[in-house]
Amino acid sequence: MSSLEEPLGLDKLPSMSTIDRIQRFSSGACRPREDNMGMGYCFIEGRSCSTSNSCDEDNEEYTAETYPWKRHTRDIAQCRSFNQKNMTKGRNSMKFGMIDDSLSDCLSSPRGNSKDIPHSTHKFLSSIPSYVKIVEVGPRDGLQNEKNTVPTAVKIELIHRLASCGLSVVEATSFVSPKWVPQLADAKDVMQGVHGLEGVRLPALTPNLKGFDAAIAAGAREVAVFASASESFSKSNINVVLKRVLFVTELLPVLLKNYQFLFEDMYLVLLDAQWKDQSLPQKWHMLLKNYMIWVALKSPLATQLVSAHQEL
Ligand SMILES: CC(C)(COP(=O)([O-])OP(=O)([O-])OC[C@H]1O[C@@H](n2cnc3c(N)ncnc32)[C@H](O)[C@@H]1OP(=O)([O-])[O-])[C@@H](O)C(=O)NCCC(=O)NCCSC(=O)C[C@@](C)(O)CC(=O)[O-]
Repeated sequence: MSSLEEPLGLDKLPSMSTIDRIQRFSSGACRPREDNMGMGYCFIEGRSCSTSNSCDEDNEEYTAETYPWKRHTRDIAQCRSFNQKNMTKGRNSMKFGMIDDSLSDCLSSPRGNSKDIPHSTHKFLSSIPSYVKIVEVGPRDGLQNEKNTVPTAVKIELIHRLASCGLSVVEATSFVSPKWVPQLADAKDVMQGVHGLEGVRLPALTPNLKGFDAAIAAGAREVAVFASASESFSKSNINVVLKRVLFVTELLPVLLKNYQFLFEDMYLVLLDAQWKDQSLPQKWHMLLKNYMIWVALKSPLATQLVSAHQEL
């Protein structure tokens, strides 16, 4: 999260050349190419980057410490299942490596397993999930932390640009008290401004029923609800003691009865010692268990909701 020193304007959004540069150095560059739409990953060669978006072009020395996993891609390449394509931009060379179907063959074949791929690499690659859901929360979680309130038009433009990057879920805003989070006081306008944006899910965060109602009224088709298992965080965040943190139990009947609304995402905010809760794991389990029992007893959508939670 960053803190802007001055208000953002439309002119402050990244230009196409900036975006191009970011694409070259960020994980966005890892999107599968059209000619290879399988699960893929990439690496950037010939540069040392301290972060994904910050590369020192004058210091292009690759070190294994910077990208320890790069060696794995090389090992896989030996198995001839790894397509590499060079893209030369100036003096920097970017290589895209895509794991295609033949990699699975390689991994599952005795040859690939025992000879060409070291055991640790094989184990690592086998444990990679086949599906990763990315929820971009910048317009909500990012902007709520900005010192200066970002203009509504800029937020709307930001969401459009994030969607046009190919992100499929962008948390657009949250319907919270403007006294607590003045940066997102324009939630209704933002929601209406992105209404009709195709091909992207735009959940709105809702801390309570009032927020939920406002989100639906503003056209939200998906909400994100969250609960904390930590007493101190719950109190600081939504001013609710843990006993009442199952506000979702208030929310569910309304969701199910009035809106027939399925929500898939739920944030269970787990916090570490900084919030001074020693017995957090136990509380967390109780919270989840109670919630799931409640769901199982009351909800006709129990199966879907429980399975959504199991993915957490
Ligand atoms: C939850 C409340 C509203 C309770 O705030 P409260 O002051 O305890 O609520 P209240 O019921 O006493 O109401 C006080 C005033 O707020 C109004 N109010 C009440 N509810 C709403 C609402 N939904 N929208 C708009 N207004 C609302 C209500 O109408 C009333 O207005 P007044 O009568 O004084 O004029 C407050 O604590 C709040 O807004 N907190 C902000 C919570 C928040 O946004 N936290 C950040 C998100 S969580 C997070 O970032 C972590 C997460 C999820 O991202 C996970 C991660 O990143 O790891």
